[in-house]
Amino acid sequence: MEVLFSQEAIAARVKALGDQISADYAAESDSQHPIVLIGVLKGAAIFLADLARSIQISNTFDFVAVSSYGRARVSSGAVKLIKDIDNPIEGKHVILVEDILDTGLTLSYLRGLMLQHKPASLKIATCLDKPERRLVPIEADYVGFSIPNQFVIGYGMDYAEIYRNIPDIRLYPEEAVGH
Ligand SMILES: O=P(O)(O)OC[C@H]1O[C@H](OP(=O)(O)OP(=O)(O)O)[C@H](O)[C@@H]1O
Ligand code: HPA
Ligand SMILES: [Mg+2]
Repeated sequence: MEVLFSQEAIAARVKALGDQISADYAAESDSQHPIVLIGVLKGAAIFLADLARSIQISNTFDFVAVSSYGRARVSSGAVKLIKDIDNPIEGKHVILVEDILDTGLTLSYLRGLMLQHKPASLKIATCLDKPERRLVPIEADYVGFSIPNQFVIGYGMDYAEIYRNIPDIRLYPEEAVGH
């Protein structure tokens, strides 16, 4: 499978995002007021692990889980919350962390849900953005890479739950779909 972004390219981009986030929130955070990263399981787990360590200011992390894609490559459009946050986020500076922003259905659902908790602020960080595929209007505040409408795997992203552990981001060949 063709490598789209190497491990090294991803690491450099994650470092840049961490630097940017650290600068943006420097005035807002200290050990008493850490920023909160909320990862969307399972895809975002690996990006979140790297991003949290590239952020030089105090941060905590939590996870939510939703279901929408299942084993299909195309979103069913219905997003359902399977696991909520463990700790309250009211009054906190929150960043939702995703591996990929595609149709936008997952993040627009989660953004609405998180806003109900009244965070001090809510932003979105995504490793990949596929703007061509958007079905609902939503943009990320921090984007690793913008990509065309191609299915990708690796760095947390799966095809039928496989390939999440591949350290770089690769194109999943169209002809392999269904195998
Ligand atoms: O913008 P969207 O069209 O909603 O697509 C993006 C979402 O789809 C994928 O997750 P998926 O639901 O497949 O679960 P996973 O994270 O466990 O792989 C991906 O990790 C994002 O969470
Ligand atoms: O390109 C993708 N790869 C893996 N999971 C995804 N979920 C939305 N788009 C993708
Ligand atoms: Mg996901």
